[in-house]
Amino acid sequence: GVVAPIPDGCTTGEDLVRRVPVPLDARNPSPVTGGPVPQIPVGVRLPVFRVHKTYAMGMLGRGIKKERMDVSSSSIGTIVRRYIGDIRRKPNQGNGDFEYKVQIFSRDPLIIYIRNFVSSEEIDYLLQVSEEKYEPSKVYSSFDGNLIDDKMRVSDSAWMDPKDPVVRSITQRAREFQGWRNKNTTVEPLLVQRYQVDGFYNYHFDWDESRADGNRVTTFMSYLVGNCTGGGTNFPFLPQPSDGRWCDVIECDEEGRDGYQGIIFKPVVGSAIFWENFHPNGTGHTGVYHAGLPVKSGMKVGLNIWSWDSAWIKPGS
Ligand SMILES: O=C(O)CCC(=O)C(=O)O
Ligand SMILES: [Fe+2]
Repeated sequence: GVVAPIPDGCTTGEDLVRRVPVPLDARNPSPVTGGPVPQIPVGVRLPVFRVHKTYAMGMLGRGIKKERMDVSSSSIGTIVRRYIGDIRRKPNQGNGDFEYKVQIFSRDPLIIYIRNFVSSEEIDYLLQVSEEKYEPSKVYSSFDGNLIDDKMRVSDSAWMDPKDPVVRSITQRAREFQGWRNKNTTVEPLLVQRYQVDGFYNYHFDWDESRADGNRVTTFMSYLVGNCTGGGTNFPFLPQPSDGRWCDVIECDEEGRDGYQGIIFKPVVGSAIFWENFHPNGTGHTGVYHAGLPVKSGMKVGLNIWSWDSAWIKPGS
């Protein structure tokens, strides 16, 4: 993504006094610079999120919840394996027959709305393996390498193991969905992102403007947990669709839109929004500028499925 400059006065205080609602302001976003960066009062540090234990328990499902509470780590392994086994026996895993439903949301940029892209069994499983892996999210910077930038993004990230059978199955589904594109395009390791109250991801593109070759060409933004207020995915430059039937998955009323412009996709569990990051001629599409809006209450967990084309070349270079 596009990395916002870090303002002077970046906070270093050790103790968090209180959570600060971050004023993510979409009212005047700019597609060129990465948009206005919310200012966080000097001297206040955003929280480091802690794993919610009760939440972790729930993830294993009713059947094994009790076992998990008093078992040694070796038997946890058994439970997890058994759980994977259960998932793999489900008939719709690991092939193109998975029954998702697609609708074109926008032709230019190409945005496709996919319902039921991730099954509830897969969601339970991904959430459970993520619990062990979360760390504060980083924003990629071509200058400094990875860094934690709480003006840009506050969430916890968990990278999924590409060898995991459930992860492979979803990855394969994403490849097939895209018609396999070309032999230079690969699906990146899947990333689970957890946003708690005041978590957000500021306005950005998913591609890296500074690169001359190789780039992130497509994105699936899918939702694993969406029991939150706020937390929608906002595309400030997209026009409202004319048909009101979209209002089940986008914010249509004033309260839900909360003053933001453009489209706000609600975090509908199991759904994915797919989009192309570039025009066919290789230039970045400014229409897909987007943000994960601040979660106001509850929690949102997203699953990012990005595809990387190593043959992409910056036009004119
Ligand atoms: O969480 C969201 O709604 C957006 C996340 C996002 O844009 C990203 O991870 O690149
Ligand atoms: Fe993004």
